[in-house]
Amino acid sequence: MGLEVRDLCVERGGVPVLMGVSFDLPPGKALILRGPNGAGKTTLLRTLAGLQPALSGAVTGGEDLIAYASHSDGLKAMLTVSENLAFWADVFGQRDVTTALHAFSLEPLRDRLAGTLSAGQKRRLGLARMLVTGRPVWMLDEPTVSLDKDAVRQFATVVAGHLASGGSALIATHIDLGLEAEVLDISPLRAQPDARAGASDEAFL
Ligand SMILES: Nc1ncnc2c1ncn2[C@@H]1O[C@H](COP(=O)(O)OP(=O)(O)OP(=O)(O)O)[C@@H](O)[C@H]1O
Repeated sequence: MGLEVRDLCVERGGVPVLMGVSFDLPPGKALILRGPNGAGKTTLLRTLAGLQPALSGAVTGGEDLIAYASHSDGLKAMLTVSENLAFWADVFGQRDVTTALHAFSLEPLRDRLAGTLSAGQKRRLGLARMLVTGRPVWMLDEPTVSLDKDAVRQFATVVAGHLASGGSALIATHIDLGLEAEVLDISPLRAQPDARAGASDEAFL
């Protein structure tokens, strides 16, 4: 069984952002989330990952199965690369960090404090974190930001391996990862701004 999303309405700051989001994400499949800046990709991923409630609709098959990589890498600056991975492995009841270190060529950096890494190195570590969660459904928000070409290829290889082992992935990205994946364009699902509530941008004011 995979993730099933039906007629989901998601919000930011109390203002609807997307309405009528429906899709299936079966095991072994990737879905690429597309839409212009501000369309609601992050909001949708955060909602599916359980970081914020939906306004309405149904999500089934995601309970405790989702691992989410946000824009921020979620690293502990004062822990080393290995210690960061060990920390997250422990949180998810896993042990092995060597596979994750290897997948993103992090072995030479294993004893470096995460806070001293470059932006691309931090991103590689943040993505390696997904491999120590043991969770099958990956949600990735702009995963390739700061990655060089080799690291993008490395990331695509890791995702392909994850899919081949029965995992699935929902990926918000503006670039072509070379993965065989369907595309979900959320542009037409943008909620109409409520004249009384204002546009979602105004929720900042
Ligand atoms: N913390 C917040 N409070 C209120 N509104 C927000 C907040 N964060 C984002 N928004 C608004 O919600 C809408 C959807 O934003 P979201 O970040 O989900 O878009 P996105 O598709 O991920 O954009 P991008 O491609 O720029 O990352 C936008 O109008 C945005 O301005």
